[in-house]
Amino acid sequence: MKIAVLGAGSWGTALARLLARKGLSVVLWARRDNLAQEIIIRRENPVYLPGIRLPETLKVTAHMDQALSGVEVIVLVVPSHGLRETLRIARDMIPKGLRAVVSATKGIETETLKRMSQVIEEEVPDLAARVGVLSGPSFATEVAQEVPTAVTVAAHLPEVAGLLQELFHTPFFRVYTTNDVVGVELAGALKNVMAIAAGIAEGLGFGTNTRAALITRGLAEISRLGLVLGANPLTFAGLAGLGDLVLTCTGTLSRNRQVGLRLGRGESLEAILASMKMVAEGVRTTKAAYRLAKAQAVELPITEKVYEILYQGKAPAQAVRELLSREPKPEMPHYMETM
Ligand SMILES: NC(=O)C1=CN([C@@H]2O[C@H](COP(=O)(O)OP(=O)(O)OC[C@H]3O[C@@H](n4cnc5c(N)ncnc54)[C@H](O)[C@@H]3O)[C@@H](O)[C@H]2O)C=CC1
Ligand SMILES: O=C(CO)COP(=O)(O)O
Repeated sequence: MKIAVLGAGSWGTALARLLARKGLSVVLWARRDNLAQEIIIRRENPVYLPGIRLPETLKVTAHMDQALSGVEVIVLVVPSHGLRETLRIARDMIPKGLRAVVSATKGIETETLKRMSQVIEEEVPDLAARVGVLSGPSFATEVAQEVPTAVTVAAHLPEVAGLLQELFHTPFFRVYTTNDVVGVELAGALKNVMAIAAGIAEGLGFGTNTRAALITRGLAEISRLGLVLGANPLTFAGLAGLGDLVLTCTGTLSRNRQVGLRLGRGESLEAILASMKMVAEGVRTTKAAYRLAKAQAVELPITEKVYEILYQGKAPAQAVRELLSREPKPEMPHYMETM
């Protein structure tokens, strides 16, 4: 089976490596030709996944027609703000016999508030039934080092979920399935906002009590919004939910947590982003989540404070004071007490 991985950042490179190591025919598409050439020459992605040797069989190109020729599965791993543009470049070259398209991107489109699978369905309607989503706690570097990892694949059709499970599953990369596409996508995007919050708390010098509180109340927020948007609330207790939330709120490898840490220590967002080569999706997702919450009249206090810090110049310490001075509440909303 031939597979195209679109997006040669850390995650695209790690997934392409995993699939190529399984003996599959894989082409990795990079947006920039100079990056594609560097990867080919060095057998390594020196910018986004340094120090990881890539299999000789892995093909790399910046030409979309070459990447998509004869493929049966497409893996989309460009940052969320580039997904629509990438699909527009790709859509006329997608072979008729494509069996599945899977999004490994974690984000929500800021302007339309759409999830990645909705963007795919909108740009390439013919693929709607064959869309899947891969998410869960999985730092690219650790997957590339073959550290035991568990993720989940969501698809509306069981045959698509099954195909993708078989495709990605390895002895170190365990793939579960679910049909809750909405829940898996929202969980994967919204945990990045909480990772920024956890980083801010750490940057301000708070302790593990604070981190645990943010993870737990963050999960309550994610579940609250998810429920209103049609997700299965149990998804948020799974790999794409709690699993990825814990990973990114505690893991030193998280770029989103790193952004928060530096904000908490007093750096400006502009300076932080200017110094980063890689994407921290949570910065954009905070704006999308804030807008979604307003549109749906859902209360997301942590997200709101992260929004005010990122976009309204609020000092992190002031945001914490405001968060803590909210009126005391019951832990569970009344509608959950009966669940
Ligand atoms: N790195 C990780 O550990 C994981 C990342 N993800 C998700 O995967 C997605 C991609 O992230 P990474 O691979 O980490 O990114 P990265 O920051 O390592 O690299 C970004 C890549 O996207 C390319 N790019 C930037 N703007 C683009 C655009 N407008 N159109 C097309 N390509 C563009 C860059 O040239 C680069 O190749 C994100 O949504 C991220 O949240 C998911 C799981 C793990
Ligand atoms: O989503 C991730 C791991 O599951 C990666 O998180 P960061 O983008 O914060 O590094």
